[in-house]
Amino acid sequence: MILSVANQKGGVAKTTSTLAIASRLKQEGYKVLAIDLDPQGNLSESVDAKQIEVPTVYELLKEEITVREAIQSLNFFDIIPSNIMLAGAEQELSATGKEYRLKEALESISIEYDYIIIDTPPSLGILTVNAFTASDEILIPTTPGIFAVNGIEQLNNTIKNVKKYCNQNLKINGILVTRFNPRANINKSIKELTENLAEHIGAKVYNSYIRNSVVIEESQANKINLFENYKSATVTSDYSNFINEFLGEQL
Ligand SMILES: Nc1ncnc2c1ncn2[C@@H]1O[C@H](COP(=O)(O)OP(=O)(O)OP(=O)(O)O)[C@@H](O)[C@H]1O
Repeated sequence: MILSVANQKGGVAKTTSTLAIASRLKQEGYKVLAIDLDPQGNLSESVDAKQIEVPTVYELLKEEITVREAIQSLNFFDIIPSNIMLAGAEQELSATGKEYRLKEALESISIEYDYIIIDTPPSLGILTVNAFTASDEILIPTTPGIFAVNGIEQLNNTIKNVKKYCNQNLKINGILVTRFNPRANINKSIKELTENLAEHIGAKVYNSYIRNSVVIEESQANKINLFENYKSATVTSDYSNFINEFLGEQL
């Protein structure tokens, strides 16, 4: 399965969720490739991938290298890294067929992986469109309270356009509530609001949600795998529960 983790809102835990999902699926014995499609390169940094003077997703989208040249096999999982050069891709990718670059690049290797997980930037430009065109499904992480009507409609319009012109089989996998503070007493209404908005786009909200935890920043800064070194943290069990629910949906 090729899964995009997407939401044009910044800071909703797209990268954190991509990292956790890819790490956990690898630990469960699946063959996993992660793709960092965000010019900020946070996913690449969190797993200590090489980003300077190596082939990255930027050169791949420009068709200057083969996909195998871009893949780094790390302890965490295999990854195609990005760096800040990717910020130029929005302008540089202008030729016809620019939406299909990632899909075409992945064709020769997708059979070798059980899961390809794509971390997308906080925008709905050509990078996100490349991710959606290449994907089977989209997971939408959201933080409580910011899942506003116009945001979800913009995202849904992009999904609809990609379905119409580039990838008719694209599906929304679900919505994952992240950075949740269980102590806030507005939570019930947030869950209801999220579910109402999800209905708008025909998507479901996962029962599992991810709580706030200092362990997240700490593990990312130190490039440490949550599932190996923070096994007893609440946020690690939150992501484990989510993965169980995610895998259960596919049976
Ligand atoms: N469950 C959590 N608890 C505490 N902090 C978190 C949690 N999830 C994410 N964060 C922190 O929130 C910040 C934003 O997370 P992240 O980078 O994953 O979001 P993003 O949606 O990928 O952001 P961007 O839109 O900038 O790409 C990071 O500093 C991250 O460490």
